[in-house]
Amino acid sequence: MASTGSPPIAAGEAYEVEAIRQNDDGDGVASIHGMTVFIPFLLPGERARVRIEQVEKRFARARLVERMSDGPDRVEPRCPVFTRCGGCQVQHMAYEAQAAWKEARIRRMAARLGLEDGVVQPIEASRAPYRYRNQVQMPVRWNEAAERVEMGFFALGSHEMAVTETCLLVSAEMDDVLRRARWFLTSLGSTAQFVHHVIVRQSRATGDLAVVFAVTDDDPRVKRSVGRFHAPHVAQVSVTVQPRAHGPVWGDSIDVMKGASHLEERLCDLRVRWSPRSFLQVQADMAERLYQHVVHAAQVRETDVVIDAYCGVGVMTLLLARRAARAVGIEEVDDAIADARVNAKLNNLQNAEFVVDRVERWLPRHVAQGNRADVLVFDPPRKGVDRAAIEAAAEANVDRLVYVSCNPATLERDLRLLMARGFCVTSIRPFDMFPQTSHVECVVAMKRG
Ligand SMILES: C[S@@+](CC[C@H](N)C(=O)[O-])C[C@H]1O[C@@H](n2cnc3c(N)ncnc32)[C@H](O)[C@@H]1O
Repeated sequence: MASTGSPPIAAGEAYEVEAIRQNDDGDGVASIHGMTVFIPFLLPGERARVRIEQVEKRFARARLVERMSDGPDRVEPRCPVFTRCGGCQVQHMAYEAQAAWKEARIRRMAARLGLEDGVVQPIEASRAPYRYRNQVQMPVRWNEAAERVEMGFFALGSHEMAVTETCLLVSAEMDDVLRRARWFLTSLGSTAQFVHHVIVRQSRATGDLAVVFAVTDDDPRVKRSVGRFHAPHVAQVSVTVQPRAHGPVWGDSIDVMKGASHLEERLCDLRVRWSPRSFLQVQADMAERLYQHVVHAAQVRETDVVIDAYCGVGVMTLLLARRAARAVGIEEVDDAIADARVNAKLNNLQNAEFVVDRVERWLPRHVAQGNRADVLVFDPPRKGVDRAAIEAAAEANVDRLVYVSCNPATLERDLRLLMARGFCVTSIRPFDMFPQTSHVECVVAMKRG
């Protein structure tokens, strides 16, 4: 590398490279004049002509101009907007190779934490590499010149839309509804300019579909117009008003224009009510396998008190309550807690309680008051567990802790903190909840001492 400290390469330059490995986002990694260069959509062992696009102090990014060879794991991507849509990162990789790559990532994480290799169990691969999602959120825009509605997905970190009629990660029925929604909105003419997202969900158990239109305007005429949408198996149509087209999709309220306000799902023998703003795992089959593993990892005894932090609609809370003396689910979204309370009734479980609160506020208070908890489950969003909740877990007399994570980066940070506070990791099992993407879910079992 140049001794002046200036980078050895510059934006705009062209090079011929070979990818030597893959980073955690799925990009190929090559070395040019000693500098690490990330090249999206290039696999290890593949040679390509690339153009440098961005140079940072310690790495650079390049665009693939022409691939000159195919690596052993390369397959033809199935989606026409793959590489332009921000949803999938690794459709160009054979599914088995995707799963192995994700498992290897978790093994590297475990090694950095000083854990023995045997702690990481083989990844649970998905039975459905495509068409596995039960929910999708599609941005919508009105093309004034062409007088029609366009739908698609934004490229990663941008508001540039890759226009498409299809998403191969959702069921064929959901795909059909997305297409019909576009025709329908186009038929509304300029009223469609008020619609910025279409959200479609589907219950695996009943096949019913629910559609929500996110609109910028609270005008009842707009709501009535979009509320007239109908399509096969669509049991519900709702409208949410969110004035900002970019940013959060959901408004403060939801107006149900047709059908009920929720879908009914079935997971691990439980009847599960699922309202539009409540979180539900995106893949029902994988969610069931994950939940069964959590129950196994928690080793619940019938005298135990269990806390399920970040509980969503309470599926895990109820599964754990079945084996425990008591289970308490904590969740910040009130619709999800309303669903969780109904779910406890639907499944005749009287020893499950649900609280609407932020985990980082509720847990420290609960522990400070001297309340008992034998098992603690953390299933936080991508940003991981708040530091106050980690400290509370350390202070609590919790014996077993199960951490469910959808982001290995924050998982590693939080495991390091928990291990420094007296918890030891007994097993880590990766689950491929999100095939074709770089995301991976993990269940970590921990014990005190
Ligand atoms: C990954 S989901 C897990 C949900 C549930 N355990 C499941 O398996 O369906 C995370 C949940 O945490 C909730 N959440 C996010 N931040 C929170 C916080 N600070 N306190 C409480 N709940 C939170 C979200 O609304 C979401 O329902």
